[in-house]
Amino acid sequence: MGHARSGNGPRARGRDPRDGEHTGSLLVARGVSRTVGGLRILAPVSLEARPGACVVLRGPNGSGKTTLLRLLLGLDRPTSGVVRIADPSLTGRDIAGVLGMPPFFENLTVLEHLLFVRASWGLPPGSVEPLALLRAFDAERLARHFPDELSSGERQIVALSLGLARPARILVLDEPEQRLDQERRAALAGLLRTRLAAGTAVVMATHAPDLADAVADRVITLDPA
Ligand SMILES: Nc1ncnc2c1ncn2[C@@H]1O[C@H](COP(=O)(O)OP(=O)(O)OP(=O)(O)O)[C@@H](O)[C@H]1O
Repeated sequence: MGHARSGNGPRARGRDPRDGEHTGSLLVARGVSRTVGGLRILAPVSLEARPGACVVLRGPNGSGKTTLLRLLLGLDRPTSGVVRIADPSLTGRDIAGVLGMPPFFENLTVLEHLLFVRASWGLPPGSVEPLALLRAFDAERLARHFPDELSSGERQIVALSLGLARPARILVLDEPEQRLDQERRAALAGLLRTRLAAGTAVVMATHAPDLADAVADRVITLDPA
């Protein structure tokens, strides 16, 4: 029977997940599991998303990391256990997820995608420099390109930039390192550390030890269910 192992990451602040109910948790998952068609695809696991803290999910292919992230985002329902908002001021719009590729508009450039996100979130002009995220990935030149002109790694940079361009109190990321080279993974770690320092909670599934080591406060290792 599978289970989840939990450990503190390099930036551990040493709190138990059960003590967070009254210490400012934003989102709490308690004993959540998922069974589909009689097959258990996620063994029970608990975690909390706290402001300024990063929970990293590790585990082999098929151990249920994406399944758990989908439960946190409310895209699926747990078979057992509960996901609940622990901070009453939190709404669905405060949670941003980057799970796979977003749907791109084929007739909009990358810059127009970034401006579209900014406009759709009602951010006043100048509050977010639309090219800053691309620049952080050393990819500013992508701004004028259309999505179908990009390599798979460049598309991943744009997907992450779009996800990070909007305000969020919780960021949920599924293997954001996919197709990124070592330099871009380091850039991503830097961007996430900035968001963490600003108080955003991060929950991230990853297979990249360098990324996990750079940002994890807590590491939960999922075993196949
Ligand atoms: N809708 C579904 N119906 C049936 N099985 C599913 C469904 N979604 C996921 N699974 C199965 O659940 C298991 C966990 O999948 P999940 O995508 O959560 O794993 P993961 O840990 O994210 O894997 P990876 O590291 O490969 O991305 C896998 O065996 C997968 O085939």
